[in-house]
Amino acid sequence: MKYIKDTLDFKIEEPSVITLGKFDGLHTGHRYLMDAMQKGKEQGLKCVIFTFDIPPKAIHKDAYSVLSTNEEKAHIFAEAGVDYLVECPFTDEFRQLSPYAFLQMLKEKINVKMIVAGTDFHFGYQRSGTYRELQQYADDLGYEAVIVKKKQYKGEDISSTRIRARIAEGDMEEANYLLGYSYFLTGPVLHGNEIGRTIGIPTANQRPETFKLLPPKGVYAVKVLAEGKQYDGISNVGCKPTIEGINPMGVETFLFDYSGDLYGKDIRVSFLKFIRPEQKFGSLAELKAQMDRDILVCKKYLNAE
Ligand SMILES: Cc1cc2nc3c(=O)[nH]c(=O)nc-3n(C[C@H](O)[C@H](O)[C@H](O)COP(=O)(O)O)c2cc1C
Ligand SMILES: Nc1ncnc2c1ncn2[C@@H]1O[C@H](COP(=O)(O)OP(=O)(O)O)[C@@H](O)[C@H]1O
Repeated sequence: MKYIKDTLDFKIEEPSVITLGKFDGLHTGHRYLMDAMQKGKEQGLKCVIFTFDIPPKAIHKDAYSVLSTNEEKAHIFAEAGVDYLVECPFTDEFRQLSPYAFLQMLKEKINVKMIVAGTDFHFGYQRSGTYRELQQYADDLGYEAVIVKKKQYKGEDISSTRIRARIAEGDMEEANYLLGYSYFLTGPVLHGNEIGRTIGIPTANQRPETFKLLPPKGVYAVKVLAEGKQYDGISNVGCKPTIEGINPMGVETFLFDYSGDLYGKDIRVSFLKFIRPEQKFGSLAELKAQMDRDILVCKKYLNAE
């Protein structure tokens, strides 16, 4: 997959099928669109995702935490068979374009033959363009418009917002069902306090970006992709209040059946089930005793899966 980012100066000459949007999480609803894209691909078109760069939370007060960071998205899209991921800076120039001008601009940059969109798709100045305009301009601009209905679960649309709400509640089972895969965090392993090894439970520490949505503070049964292999494991999400000092929010994972050095390496931690909330213990010994019990609960859950 080619990843075009941070520039408006690009051209895709190959005939393409394109879809546009944020695609936060690339959930099962988005996969409907991907299936329609696949049809274009079978006709020999390149598969292009056009997305805007995520605005950092600090700048936009109404911005929310995201299911997938730009880097995580790149992996998810590559796995889904996307040929080009265009991540465009959301400039004023873009904001001002009328729906028609927006599509013209797309045609200039990408050899668009087919556009796939959901019924709730909006584009152009103040989101004034809808799937109807997309259909209306199709002949004029020389593309086929493929409109896909929203997928539902329990009578309601599947959406990134709905999935974010489930994760914020710690309901990983429903979130993962709606996503179509287990919610994950990817990032490098950092150095911690080196206490883990002294109690026989070393933990690979990650510090996610502040705008990455995390499930509630607590202990989770997880699967880990590390050094190209899959491991079962257990994670704590939080600030480890038992340990003196101010600890930043992080994710610490003990991989079962692993020994080695993960410092500096990227690992993918997928959250399967909430086990218990994070607690402040009176001593490290009490914490260690609880962690041993957590590991038993976690292994039982993962082995039964
Ligand atoms: C299964 C598990 C459960 C944990 N639960 C808690 C907890 O309830 N409270 C807490 O303060 N820290 C908790 N932690 C974090 C530990 O305090 C941390 O892993 C330990 O201090 C080692 O940290 P280090 O990697 O910086 O050496 C937990 C860690 C794991 C792996
Ligand atoms: N089974 C394992 N699970 C997690 N980390 C492990 C494991 N075995 C070895 N390690 C290594 O040990 C480190 C964690 O040890 P720990 O004493 O908790 O140190 P730190 O406080 O720096 O995280 C990890 O970053 C990783 O490199």
